[in-house]
Amino acid sequence: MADQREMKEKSPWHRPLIIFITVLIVLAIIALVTTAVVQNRTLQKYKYGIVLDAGSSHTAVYIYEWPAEKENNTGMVQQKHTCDVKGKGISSYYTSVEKAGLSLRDCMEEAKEKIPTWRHRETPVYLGATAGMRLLRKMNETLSDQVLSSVEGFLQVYPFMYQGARIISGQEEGAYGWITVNYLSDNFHRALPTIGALDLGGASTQITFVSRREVESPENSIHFRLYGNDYDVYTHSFLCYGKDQALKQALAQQLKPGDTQLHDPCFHRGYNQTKTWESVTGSPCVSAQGSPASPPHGNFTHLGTGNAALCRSAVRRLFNSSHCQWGRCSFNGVFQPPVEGTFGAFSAFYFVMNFLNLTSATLEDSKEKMVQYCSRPWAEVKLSYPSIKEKYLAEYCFSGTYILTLLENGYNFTSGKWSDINFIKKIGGSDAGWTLGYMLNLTNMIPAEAPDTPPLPHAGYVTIMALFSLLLTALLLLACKLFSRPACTQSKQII
Ligand SMILES: Nc1nc2c(ncn2[C@@H]2O[C@H](COP(=O)(O)OP(=O)(O)OP(=O)(O)O)[C@@H](O)[C@H]2O)c(=O)[nH]1
Ligand SMILES: [Ca+2]
Repeated sequence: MADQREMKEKSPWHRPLIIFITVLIVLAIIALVTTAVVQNRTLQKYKYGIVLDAGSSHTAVYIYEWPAEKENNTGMVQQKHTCDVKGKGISSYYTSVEKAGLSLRDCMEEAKEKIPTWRHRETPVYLGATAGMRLLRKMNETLSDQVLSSVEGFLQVYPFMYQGARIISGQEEGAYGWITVNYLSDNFHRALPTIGALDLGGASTQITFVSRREVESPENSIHFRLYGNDYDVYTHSFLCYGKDQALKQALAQQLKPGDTQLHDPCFHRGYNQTKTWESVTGSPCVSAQGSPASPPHGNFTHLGTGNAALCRSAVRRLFNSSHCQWGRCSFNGVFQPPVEGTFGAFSAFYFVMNFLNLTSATLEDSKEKMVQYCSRPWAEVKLSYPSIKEKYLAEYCFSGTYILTLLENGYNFTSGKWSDINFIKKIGGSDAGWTLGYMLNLTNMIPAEAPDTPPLPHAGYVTIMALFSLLLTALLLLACKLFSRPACTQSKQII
């Protein structure tokens, strides 16, 4: 009986204080777990943004997403989905402008499905048109306005927050591409050296990088203050030097008035296609260079001869180095400081170099491989790559030669600097291109000053608070046990 009473006295569960503390511990743990769960649930709430890249060759719709709570944190915006609009770029609809807007339907319907309905109203939509529309505007401003109105009218019908459709300038295109690749590489936030951006489209090409030297021409200079750091950026966009327009220039240069045949070293031996004069001379990039006198509706036969050395000479003639009013120029009298740092080369730079297996080759190896590739007969090339679109396949000899010449003779990437160029398509799941930078800028998601950040990341904060709470509770229990011993002994003595 006495033993039983003693056990009862020793058992802590009979002491109201200890029961009270135990209840408190359980409540504290429940509170901690609930807080962590609630916190995580808010983090899963995403916001969305849509950017339409209305390029010269085609339009692509990009959907971006980011955690609603972390808008200004760097690296938070990611590409959720892309959709390639069927058909050609919006500038090709100048003969039936109403079809320009309609062409976007499938991809915009897809966007409606991908983004939760309750977020539609607050999801911004931007359309940026590039070199194809710049060229159309040059030829006929009324038509380019009509094409823009057509896409605007169509996009406004959607439940998203329409933010405008416009032709972006070449400087913007270069600068936003540079912002994209550096944002995705987390270079701004960590104040790391930035990477330059090389973009090769169908109608224009952009080069953008930070230069320590003075940018002599104001139109090539942009200043950014991002996350508390200053960047002096050099950028230039060469209209008519995208790979489709460069090809037209090269053809026009080789065609002589009255020619019915063109023997082209940039196409494979055995290649034989009838083309219209109009497809070459109709481009403002060609008429501007003084188009060869031609029958307006005539045809010519485009025959390949597959000779890389002759192709290189023909392509080199597209770059004019005869005049430069600045300290140094790239080509056509455009100022450019010497290339500096590493570069990300994307869009057609990547498509072409990746196909030709040249993304990791040296400049010398690349030239050698082009000699071999261009000399392959067209019939053999077609047999070797049956799944590749014939238009792309036919042009790789020209495109590869054009890229090597543009980079080496145009921008002056010498053999020693060649390995500084990384041919890339994506960085961490998001495409390299101007669209992400455009949206980040227009939504003010990159602050000029570094936001005040708590010393600990959120997960670390929760973990440390939980650990200390448990430690404190354990200490309290220990203290209670220690201090309660004499009391227990005393009570025994009284009995
Ligand atoms: N080989 C190959 N070429 C491609 C592919 N996708 C696009 N191209 C071509 O690569 C070139 C550049 O494509 P984009 O970067 O989409 O050009 P764009 O944005 O329409 O043109 P810009 O308005 O000048 O920027 C064009 O000549 C396209 O026809 C591909 O998957 N493979
Ligand atoms: Ca483009």
